[in-house]
Amino acid sequence: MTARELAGKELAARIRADVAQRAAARRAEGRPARLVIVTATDDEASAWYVRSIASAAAKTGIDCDVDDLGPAATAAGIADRLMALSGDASVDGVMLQTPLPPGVALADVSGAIDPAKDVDGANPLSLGRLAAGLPAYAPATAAAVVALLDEHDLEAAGARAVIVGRSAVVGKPLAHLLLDRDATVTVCHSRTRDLAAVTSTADVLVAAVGRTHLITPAHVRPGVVVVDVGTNPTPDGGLAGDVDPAVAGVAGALTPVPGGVGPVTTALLLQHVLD
Ligand SMILES: NC(=O)C1=CN([C@@H]2O[C@H](COP(=O)(O)OP(=O)(O)OC[C@H]3O[C@@H](n4cnc5c(N)ncnc54)[C@H](OP(=O)(O)O)[C@@H]3O)[C@@H](O)[C@H]2O)C=CC1
Ligand SMILES: Nc1nc(=O)c2c([nH]1)NC[C@@H]1CN(c3ccc(C(=O)N[C@@H](CCC(=O)O)C(=O)O)cc3)C=[N+]21
Repeated sequence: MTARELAGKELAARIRADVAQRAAARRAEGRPARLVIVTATDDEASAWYVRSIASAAAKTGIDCDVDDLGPAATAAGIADRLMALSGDASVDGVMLQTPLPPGVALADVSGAIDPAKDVDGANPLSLGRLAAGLPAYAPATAAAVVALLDEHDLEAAGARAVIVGRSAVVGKPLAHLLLDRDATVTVCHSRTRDLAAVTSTADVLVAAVGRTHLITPAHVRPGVVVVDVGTNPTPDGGLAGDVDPAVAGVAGALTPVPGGVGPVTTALLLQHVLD
């Protein structure tokens, strides 16, 4: 069996077309949409994402600035910058890249992002509202996973969903989004005992770990829908997912890396800026 490929590029293109229309209207009003990305890391996956946002923003007519504080930035320095951008009337969206410098936790600084400009759902208030079922910006990656399932007519209701990874950027918010879709949700992490036994129960398996090819055929049951969020830089300058390509021989459907979750994430982030 070869898994059906759950591509994200067409969906991403459709989202970007809608964004471009709305961005043009804003520009015609003389107040172009503007996103500022704050980064404080040398992480390569983050650099990939920042380049991909900047290029998609340019193509869709959103002004995008990157505010690089460097990997030695402090929590106070990062929070001050987020607060200043939150108070800047020319800025529609503020996003803070992870990872952060050693010793700085996302929750220590993300409260400084105005929830109204929190386009990547980082403020604990945004995550809390999501958990409570109130309107909030979901982190673009978590939203992208659900959008990809919808795009390919894959039903979450009643399904056993297993998420590997519990970060505030992917695993935790995604658990809430899938619960809202009536999935039965299990979240795994580095302390999970016998990971393969848990992941083998999944109808829908989401890998958001950041370890190349961690999920092997031994982790999945035949026919499972696998969403690979991982974007791990390879020595030759490419990107590898968290899912071993051999899983395609067992799974019923699988997202490619690149070309799966990534482009949809970028498109939804820009959509949040216009929203
Ligand atoms: N395609 C896209 O749009 C996006 C891709 N990414 C990519 O997704 C990956 C994950 O990102 P992010 O959530 O930010 O990463 P984090 O490093 O913040 O979180 C990783 C999670 O994986 C868990 N984990 C680590 N090792 C294992 C293991 N051996 N078995 C089970 N669980 C493990 C950690 O557990 P613990 O909590 O116990 O430490 C943690 O919960 C990265 O490759 C990142 O680049 C991220 C966002 C968007
Ligand atoms: N606060 C925060 N939110 C994030 O969502 C976040 C983050 N920090 N830190 C870094 C990781 C990594 N990440 C990627 C998203 C898209 C691609 C992407 O679009 N990849 C393309 C390939 C790249 C390209 O072709 O430009 C693809 O998969 O097809 C990659 C990586 C988001 N992250």
